[in-house]
Amino acid sequence: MIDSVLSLSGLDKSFGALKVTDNVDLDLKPGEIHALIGPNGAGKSSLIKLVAGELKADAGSIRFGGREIGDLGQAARARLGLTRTFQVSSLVPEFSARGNVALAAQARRRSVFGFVRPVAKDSDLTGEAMEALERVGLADRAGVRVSELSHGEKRLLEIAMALAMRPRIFLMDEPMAGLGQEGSNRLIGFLDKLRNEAPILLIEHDMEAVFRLADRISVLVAGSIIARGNADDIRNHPEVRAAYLGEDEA
Ligand SMILES: Nc1ncnc2c1ncn2[C@@H]1O[C@H](COP(=O)(O)OP(=O)(O)OP(=O)(O)O)[C@@H](O)[C@H]1O
Repeated sequence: MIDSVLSLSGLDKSFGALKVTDNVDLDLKPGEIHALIGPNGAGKSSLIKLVAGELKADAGSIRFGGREIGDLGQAARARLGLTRTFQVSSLVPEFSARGNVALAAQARRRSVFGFVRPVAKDSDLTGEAMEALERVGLADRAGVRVSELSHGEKRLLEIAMALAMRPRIFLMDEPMAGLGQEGSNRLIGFLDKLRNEAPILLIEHDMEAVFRLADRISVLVAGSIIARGNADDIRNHPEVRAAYLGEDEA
C-alpha cells in the first residue's frame, strides 16, 4: 500500500451555526490528482484553507508527511512544503511577472534558510523565476507588469509562483477559471505531468478537466463527502447526478 502524503480524518469546521466541513476524511497519494468537486458554497475552499492552515479545524486530524500538523500555523506548514496556489488577488500588480515569481522563490528561501537577499540583486532568484515561467509558457511575458497581463496569464502566473515554492503537494483552487479552451487544454497537459513532481489536490468547476485529470474525485455537498471514486464512478453516481450535475433523478 502506498502511504498518503496528506491525510485528513474526521475534520470538522463551523462558522457559527453553518457547518462547512462535516466529518471529512480525505487523502492524497504520491503521483495522484485528487479532485474535490461540489456545488457553490459546498465548502471546497474552506477545506483547502484548513489544509493550508489559513483556517483552524474545530476537530479532526491533518497528517502531512506522516506527522500531525493540525496545530501548526500557516507559515510552519509552508516550511514543510504545504502551500496553496497563489490567488490572483495576492499578485503584486506593479511588479513584472518575473518579479512576482522571484518573490515566491524568495519566500521559499526565507522559510528554508532564514535569510534572503534583495530580489533585484539575486541572479539565482531571477533564474529560478525564469525557469518557472518557461514551464507554464509565460517566459516571453516575463518583463510585463502584472497589471498588463490577461486574466488567463495571471492564472498561469499563480502556477509559476507555486512551482517556485517547490511544495511537496499542490493545493489548487480552480486553476482553469477564465483560461478559455486553448489555455485549459495546455494547463491540463501541464498538470498531468506535474503530478509526478508532487501530487495535486484540485478544486475545479471545469468537469471536463476533472474527468480528464483526476485519479480520484471526492464530491462535497454541504460540507460532507457524499461520493468518492474515479471519473466513471462519479459520472454514473445517482446521488451526484441529482445533487451536483443538476439532473433530476429518472
Ligand atoms: N470566513 C467565513 N465566515 C463565515 N462564513 C464563511 C466564511 N468563509 C466561507 N463561509 C461560508 O461557508 C460556506 C462554504 O464556503 P466555501 O467558500 O468553502 O465554499 P466553496 O465550495 O468553495 O464555494 P464556491 O464554489 O462558491 O467557491 C459558504 O456558505 C460561505 O458563505
